[in-house]
Amino acid sequence: MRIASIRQGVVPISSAIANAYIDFSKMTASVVAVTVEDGAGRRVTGYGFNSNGRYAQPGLLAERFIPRLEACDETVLAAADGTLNVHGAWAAMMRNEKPGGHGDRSVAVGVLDMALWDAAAKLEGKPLWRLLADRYRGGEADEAAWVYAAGGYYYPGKDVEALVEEMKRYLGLGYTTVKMKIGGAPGTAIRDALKEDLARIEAVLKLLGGDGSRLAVDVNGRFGLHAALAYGAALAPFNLRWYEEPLDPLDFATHATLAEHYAPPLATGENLFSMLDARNLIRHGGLRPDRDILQFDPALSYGLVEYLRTLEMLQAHGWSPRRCVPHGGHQFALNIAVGLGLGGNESYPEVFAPFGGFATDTPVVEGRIRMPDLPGIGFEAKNDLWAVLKDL
Ligand SMILES: O=C([O-])CC(=O)C(=O)O
Ligand SMILES: [Mg+2]
Repeated sequence: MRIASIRQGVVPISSAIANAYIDFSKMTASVVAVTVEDGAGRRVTGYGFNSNGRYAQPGLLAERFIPRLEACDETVLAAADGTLNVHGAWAAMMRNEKPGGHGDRSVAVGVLDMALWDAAAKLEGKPLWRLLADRYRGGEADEAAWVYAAGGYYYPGKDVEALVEEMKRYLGLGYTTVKMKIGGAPGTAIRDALKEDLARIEAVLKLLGGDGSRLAVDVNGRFGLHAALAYGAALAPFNLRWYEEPLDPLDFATHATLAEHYAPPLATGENLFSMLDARNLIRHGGLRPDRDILQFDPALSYGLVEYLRTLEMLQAHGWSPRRCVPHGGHQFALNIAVGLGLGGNESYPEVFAPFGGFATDTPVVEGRIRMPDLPGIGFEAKNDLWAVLKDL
């Protein structure tokens, strides 16, 4: 087993959309292709990329993580049973990295980890979801994953009518649950921003037949405690699917205070990038294992090797993997959701193409999606993404 080649590129995923915290006018993603040759001389290429929200990491990849992976030999790469040892490669990539400070480094490693898992599954001739179910769940995979349509971004000139039209399109695609951005009215007093958001929320809820369990709202970490509580008090009667990232992702004590006052589900975690950060959230964030949602995104947080540690940590703290619904809307997390029995996965029907979205001919039916039976993560079956990856 050896690494035959590693190539990397940077791809724009810029657009005019904005959430309450950032706009995406300069957003980029790293893409990598890792070609692995097994003992029999058979070559497969695994692909990886980072999901939206963090920028491409060409420097970290070129200076540290690609050279360390290239230096791995047979003793590191071949597991005892002849499969590709992704855990060993991961440990080699993280050699001489101090603990703490998880951020852009976790993105660079996540990109390579994704490519290694794609290659590992291809070498075994299995879809990744099947490999994971066989290895970690006694062969039991879910038949389909629950997915929800994330959108409702701020966009120049976009009014409430356009927001409702967007949500209507998602329902037309087979989604039953949708998510929209809130808290983004810049420079507005909380009272006025809340009034504006309530009008937006009520318009979407009307489309959903008044069923709050079909709507999630996302603040992208914009609020302090005062705004989070004011919004929480106004949102609580709607019984929304969840109230997402109301606070700074690392401010655990304030999350705990909010959770004392807001009874319906909260969701957070997309900006926590390690098992240890996730554990601090679980220990100190006041979240409730019977209702709250954890959104750690394996593509941004050191990949699946670290995500497996996070799932183990959750189990030790009494949390079911069903409470996890990863951020990022990508096929990697969808494979993990189906293979390891998570609660579902995010989906971006209209934003972050070509990295957001699933295999081209897999429809969403009543809010659920099935997996294609294709070796690896399945990028080759997603036409727009494959058009980018195949040229690497
Ligand atoms: O707008 C973003 O940064 C993406 C996001 O929060 C989400 O998908 O939940
Ligand atoms: Mg979010």
